[in-house]
Amino acid sequence: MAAALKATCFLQLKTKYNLPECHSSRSSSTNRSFKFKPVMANLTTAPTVGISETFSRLKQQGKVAFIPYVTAGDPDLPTTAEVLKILGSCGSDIIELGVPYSDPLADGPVIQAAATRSLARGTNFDKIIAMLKEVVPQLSCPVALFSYYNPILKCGVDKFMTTLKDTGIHGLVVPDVPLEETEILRKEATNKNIELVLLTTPTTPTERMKAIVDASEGFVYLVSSVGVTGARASVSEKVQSLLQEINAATSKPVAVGFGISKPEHVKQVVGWGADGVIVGSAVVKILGEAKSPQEGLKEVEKFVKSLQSALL
Ligand SMILES: O=P(O)(O)OC[C@@H](O)[C@@H](O)c1c[nH]c2ccccc12
Repeated sequence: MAAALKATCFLQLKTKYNLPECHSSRSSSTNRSFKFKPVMANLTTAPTVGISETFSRLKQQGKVAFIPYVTAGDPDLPTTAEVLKILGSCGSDIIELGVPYSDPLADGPVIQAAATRSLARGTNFDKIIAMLKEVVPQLSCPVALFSYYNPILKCGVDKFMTTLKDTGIHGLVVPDVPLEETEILRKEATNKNIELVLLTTPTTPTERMKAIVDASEGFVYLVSSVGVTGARASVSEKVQSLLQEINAATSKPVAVGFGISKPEHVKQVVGWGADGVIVGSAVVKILGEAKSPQEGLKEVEKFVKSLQSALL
């Protein structure tokens, strides 16, 4: 029961930290202003293919989605722009891009450190959106933005979703929004054709899991293990039965995340019937430990290709 409570808390904890308004620009000495030439928000710049269509196409091809995650602005936004393009050109099927937050309660030390570095450099939502308006038209795969709930509430749900749509973002993952409070998010997301992905965990009660998968758009995010994000030595065997249970409850695609960091993890999760594999901390760690952004980009490309080889 304690684990279930913890897992429920994991997804339901809301934090009260304040963040600058969605459209305020944080001024700080470490602010590296990111010079983008102003571009008109071209509503037709996004890849025509959204998240659900991506999974449908992959299913027809008998393929599994490779979904990397990176934290925006770590080590800096120009590098994030480059890493998005590299991930896209390396054959990622969907890219999760994290908005750095001051209290990333669901993240382990690697992604927490990335968020801290990014915020210290002055990254904020406006700068991320400015970068994405340049980069998204160059990507061949959809982007799902990853944000904690508080910054969305500060910005205003309608304004936040409108900004995502105008930027050509297809999906949104909000790890700490409780199912009971997804109503407003889902309504605005649907209005703006943004696919709101919900998460289920190993200790989510079956009835609650069914409600989550019913409400989830794009795909269902199966968190492989209770706890926070972070590369693990192995992926819990429990994922196999969880996938069976979820697949019995829905025909929606299910992608597995948490701990996946080696080709053998990818093979295992694919063998258990996942429609997608999500890799975050292992990628973020490479970028965070690289001696230079260029080295980080090179190492990420090598690493991602090694994982993708396990998908073939
Ligand atoms: O880092 P991992 O263990 O590879 O897990 C993916 C994860 O990083 C990404 O999906 C994510 C980043 N922050 C999160 C917070 C909650 C749930 C998921 C996430």
